[in-house]
Amino acid sequence: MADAKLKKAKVIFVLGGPGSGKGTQCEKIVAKYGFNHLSSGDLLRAEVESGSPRGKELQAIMEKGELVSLEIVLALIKDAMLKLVDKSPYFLIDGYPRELEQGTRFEAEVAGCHVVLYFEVTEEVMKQRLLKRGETSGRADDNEDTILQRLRTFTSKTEPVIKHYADKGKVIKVNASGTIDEVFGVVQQEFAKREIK
Ligand SMILES: Nc1nc2c(ncn2[C@@H]2O[C@H](COP(=O)(O)OP(=O)(O)O)[C@@H](O)[C@H]2O)c(=O)[nH]1
Ligand SMILES: Nc1ncnc2c1ncn2[C@@H]1O[C@H](COP(=O)(O)OP(=O)(O)O)[C@@H](O)[C@H]1O
Ligand SMILES: [Mg+2]
Repeated sequence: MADAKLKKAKVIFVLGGPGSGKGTQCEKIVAKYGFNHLSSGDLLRAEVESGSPRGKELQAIMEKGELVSLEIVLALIKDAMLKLVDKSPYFLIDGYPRELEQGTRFEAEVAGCHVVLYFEVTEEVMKQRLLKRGETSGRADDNEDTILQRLRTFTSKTEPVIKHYADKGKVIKVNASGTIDEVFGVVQQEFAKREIK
């Protein structure tokens, strides 16, 4: 169940397709605002790196560009949040929720959604950025076939999440096709409007 310590958490779900700029923009937000940043993908890759049997299962799913089990990713995020809650009440939860049930379970068991920060950019731009990132990232999922599957997964599973929160008036939609600094400029304007600081 929800942990009392997380009740005061102000959770910003950071969503967008693969290569939309979630990780890059979260780094800039952390540097300026000091918020906590948890990337579901990074937490999962750390589990893979650990060499655990569970890590091997996760790797196989991630290499196919599919979603790993809700229970695993929710537990990883909740545990990580508990370790950071005294640093800042704001949490950038990057790459989660990726399907509707993840959102409802998080809000029932961890904390409510303060706002969704959604980076919108065309599939072509996402694909080009990821192919370029793949040249240096060493990620098993930054290859053309897996990128295409991740894009399909985003469209089928995650876009409904964005609509769910947009229907509640909770989505900050940012056009993420400009330069990194242009996008971050818009993020700062949107945060100021909502007194997120
Ligand atoms: N031109 C441009 N490139 C970006 C921007 N944000 C991220 N990138 C690049 O696109 C790739 C994917 O960015 P990343 O933050 O990892 O996206 P994520 O997959 O959504 O976490 C990286 O190689 C970044 O350098 C942006 O706003 N403009
Ligand atoms: N919330 C989640 N639910 C299920 N699987 C996830 C989740 N977050 C990440 N993953 C898995 O990890 C992979 C990489 O995620 P991530 O690092 O967030 O990608 P990117 O930053 O490129 O959008 C996803 O393709 C998926 O396989
Ligand atoms: Mg990322």
